[in-house]
Amino acid sequence: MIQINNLNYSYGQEEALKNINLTIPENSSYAVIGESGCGKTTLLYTLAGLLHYIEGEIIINDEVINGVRKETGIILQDSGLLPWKRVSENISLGLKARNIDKYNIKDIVNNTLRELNLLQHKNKYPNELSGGQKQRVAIARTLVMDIDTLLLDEVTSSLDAITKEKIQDLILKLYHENPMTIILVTHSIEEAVFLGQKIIVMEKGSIKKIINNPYFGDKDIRDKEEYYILCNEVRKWLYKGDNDESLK
Ligand SMILES: Nc1ncnc2c1ncn2[C@@H]1O[C@H](COP(=O)(O)OP(=O)(O)OP(=O)(O)O)[C@@H](O)[C@H]1O
Repeated sequence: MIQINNLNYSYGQEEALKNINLTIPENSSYAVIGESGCGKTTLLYTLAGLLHYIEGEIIINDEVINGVRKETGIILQDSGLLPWKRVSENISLGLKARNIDKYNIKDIVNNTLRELNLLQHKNKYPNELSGGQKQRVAIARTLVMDIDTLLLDEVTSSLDAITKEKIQDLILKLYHENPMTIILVTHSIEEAVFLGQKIIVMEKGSIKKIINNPYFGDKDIRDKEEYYILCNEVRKWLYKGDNDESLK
């Protein structure tokens, strides 16, 4: 479980997060959406333990966060792969740093490559891969680390529409197969509704609304009308002000 208590964060004079309070149950998937500059990435980075001097408290599975936690994985928009390492080496890097036996590493890496349909690319360098393949490698690299919490920051935003949906499908499949808590920052309403059990709408550093998504987990939801109704609900909260009577 993730517990965020009275969280504030400022970059100098710039208040990026204002009194965030949130409880995220274990093995749930939350999407965070909101206009540019509203504090989504800052929230994700505080959860990752990447920002210091936070005000308030973040507790993940009974551990107060004051630095990077090894059971938390983070994937960013640009995949962050090391260009001079082959796919398999990029994936095994973190395992080596944990002094895991090299035969075990080979097995873990090969199994994960197979699971993510990447075996045929294992000897390639990142610049020989498409954007979607790079993100699959980034996901593989994080998954092998035996994490319980996965933070995703706009991981599909640079991909074309078809690849975007394939990566979203993959994330949902992995979530079903490997229970973990997912927090996903996105600019895409459709992605938030596909991958978020709850959709957190942020505005100016605060949580404006939490929308429940009863359809979460249905891989065919994009074909259904309810999906578009929920997308419109999220859209309304994104674009309309708190004072709008229609939203109360
Ligand atoms: N390193 C920094 N130094 C100073 N101010 C920053 C820094 N990073 C972010 N900010 C400011 O903090 C606020 C929140 O930024 P943040 O990146 O968290 O927003 P965001 O919602 O993720 O935006 P986007 O959707 O554009 O990525 C913004 O006003 C931004 O200008």
